[in-house]
Amino acid sequence: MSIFSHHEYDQHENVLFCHDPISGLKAIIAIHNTELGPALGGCRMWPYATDDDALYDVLRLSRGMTYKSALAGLPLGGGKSVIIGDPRQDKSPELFMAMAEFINRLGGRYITAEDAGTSVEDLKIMAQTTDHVVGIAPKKDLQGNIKSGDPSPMTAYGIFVGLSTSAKYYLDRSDLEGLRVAIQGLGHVGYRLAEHLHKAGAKLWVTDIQTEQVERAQDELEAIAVEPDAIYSQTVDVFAPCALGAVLNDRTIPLLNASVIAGAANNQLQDELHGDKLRHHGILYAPDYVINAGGIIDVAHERTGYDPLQVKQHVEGIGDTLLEIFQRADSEQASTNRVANQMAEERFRSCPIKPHKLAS
Ligand SMILES: NC(=O)C1=CN([C@@H]2O[C@H](COP(=O)(O)OP(=O)(O)OC[C@H]3O[C@@H](n4cnc5c(N)ncnc54)[C@H](O)[C@@H]3O)[C@@H](O)[C@H]2O)C=CC1
Ligand SMILES: O=C(O)CCC(=O)C(=O)O
Repeated sequence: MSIFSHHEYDQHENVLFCHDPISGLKAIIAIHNTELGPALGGCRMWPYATDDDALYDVLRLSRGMTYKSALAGLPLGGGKSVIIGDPRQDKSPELFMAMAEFINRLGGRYITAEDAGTSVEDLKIMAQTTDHVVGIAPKKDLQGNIKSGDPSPMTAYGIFVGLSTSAKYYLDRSDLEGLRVAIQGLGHVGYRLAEHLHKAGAKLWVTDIQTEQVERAQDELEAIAVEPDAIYSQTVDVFAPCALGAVLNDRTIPLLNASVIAGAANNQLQDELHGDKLRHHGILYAPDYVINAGGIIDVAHERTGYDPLQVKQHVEGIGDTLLEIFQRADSEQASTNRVANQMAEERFRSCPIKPHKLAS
């Protein structure tokens, strides 16, 4: 395993390998860039086949957070962590407390939150050991009801806003009535997105590797269930990847029968080149880290005083950012991912890493 010459290294500031033999914790924390602020990003738990797979994932995820926070206008840098393990059987309080100890050692340079495979309950266990956790504090919604600190509802709302903007821009749709959407992954975000879409009159095709959620969507949302690998080839208007990354690749792009890609998953493109391929296929891609910024916006507001109306308005700004990217991509004849990257880099690379930051 190499780090400095790793294909995904991209000048990461820190990569911390964490091992606690007592709890069995094996984890990696990656801090990509703290130019705009401390690195905030969720903690994923996944049964990676190899340590290399875990490293590849965490480097890509943490880099994505730098770009996400920059384009969402947040004073935050990018970082992420992964725990190597099966979330269905390897969780224990000791494991999460050990993870929290490692987060403490970074002295606030990395702040964690929920991601695929972890839940608010897991984060609450970490919060017994470290202050550097967000997304767990109860907060009020617009009706004054106290809700859990889970950022997923705001992520799902942001995807809904961004998907609506994309459908308006590319398909000339003023509403979502009858819009055909295929959703891959019905977890914390995917299921809530499905609920928003159903309420707006969209027709849903859904898949998950866990069948309970698929059955629930069939019962509650009149969704049509499809096998995991069949989701790519459904004839729909929008494909919404809401599971894991690298699902837009050489194998899947030729299978797609959708006009728009708008979903929650981080790192949907296996490579930047796949964004170009989507463009050549006439498919509009809503860059993942732009459309899925609702969660980071939600937890970032928690740090400075949570006003539900302000959060909602900030999340709705995702639509305006996407519109700017789509228009710039069209006028520059460029793919949307490359335009988004350029816009984000203009923000966080405005000044090089300052020497005092490395010393602190
Ligand atoms: N939770 C949040 O607020 C945010 C989540 N994201 C990203 O959105 C994605 C989903 O996150 P969550 O909903 O929180 O995770 P989750 O773990 O609750 O849900 C993921 C779902 O995808 C399913 N899945 C995994 N592999 C699959 C496959 N090959 N085919 C079909 N389904 C599959 C899982 O069974 C699970 O139900 C992740 O990529 C995450 O990084 C991004 C921004 C914020
Ligand atoms: O939504 C969260 O849990 C925090 C932000 C994050 O990790 C993400 O946007 O991927």
